[in-house]
Amino acid sequence: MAHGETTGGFEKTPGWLDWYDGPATPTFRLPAGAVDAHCHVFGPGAQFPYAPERKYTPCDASADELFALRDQLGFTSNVIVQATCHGADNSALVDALRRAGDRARGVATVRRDVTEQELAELHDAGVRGVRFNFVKRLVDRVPTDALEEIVAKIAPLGWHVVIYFEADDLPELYDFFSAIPTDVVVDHMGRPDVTKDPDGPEFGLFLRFLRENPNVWTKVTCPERLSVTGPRALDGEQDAYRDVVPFARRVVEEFPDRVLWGTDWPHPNLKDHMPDDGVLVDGIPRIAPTPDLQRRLLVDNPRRLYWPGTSFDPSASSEGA
Ligand SMILES: O=C(O)/C=C(\CC(=O)C(=O)O)C(=O)O
Repeated sequence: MAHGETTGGFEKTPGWLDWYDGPATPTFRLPAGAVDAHCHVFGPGAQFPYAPERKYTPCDASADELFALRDQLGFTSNVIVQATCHGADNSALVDALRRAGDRARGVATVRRDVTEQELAELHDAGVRGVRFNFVKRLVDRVPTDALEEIVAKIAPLGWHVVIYFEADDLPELYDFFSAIPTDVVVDHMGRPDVTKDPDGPEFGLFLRFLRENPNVWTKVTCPERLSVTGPRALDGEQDAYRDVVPFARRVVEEFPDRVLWGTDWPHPNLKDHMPDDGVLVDGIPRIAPTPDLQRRLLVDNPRRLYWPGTSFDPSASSEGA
């Protein structure tokens, strides 16, 4: 399949930026067992059609392309997150998980009428969480009673809930989120406005949310979405998205055991540029400055959440696909 193609008769959303082809091999060497804990697969549309209710149509981004990126960047494993363009049809995700063997886990989207049998099948494929999306440009809001029903169904499986929202919406959703009894993982630090002060009230509310709820984790991801000043992760830039660094570093240093990192490949809905994933990896030591913080962020935390009860053996290099 050609890079940037959309198969199955689908047409990419106008202005869609395709993922960066031929990323740099990172200068920063990832620790053994590192997990890319936020990435997606899209289609291919001809095999796994995009959902009728989607708000955007991406270019295809197949499991094989994701695994090639994983290997080139030096990750051992992936956590593949269902994106809204596939709605609650998790078949592309499940196919990718099955092909990755033990090297991937997944986060699915399900509806309130999901059956125990369907959840058991998702679990068997490697799904360990559900995603609730509150970003208005991506989804129509699902009523909270439906979400509560879903939580009641997934909790017995030991799954967690991934929540995606924008900082403006946290005050309204704070109590609902705080009442979720399972582990909760926030996408992209709750999308702070990084032109504001990391010590100010907006990010302060997010930090309070983490302090008050020891079951809440966060991904310190997507500087390319949040940054206003850049510079962009392109052309080997070693100090990219420097306006986002104080936010991510604050979280990593205060909550070192509840943070995850991921590429967000293939970077849906970016409008102005597409980062080089190798250069994104090079930004990790600026938010997790010590080897200890790096190991927790990239290995220990994602493995505790997604591969509980198993310990990663760095000498066994031929794990899975
Ligand atoms: O890749 C991401 O994390 C973010 C997305 C897409 C998304 O989450 C989805 O479609 O489900 C975004 O902000 O457009």
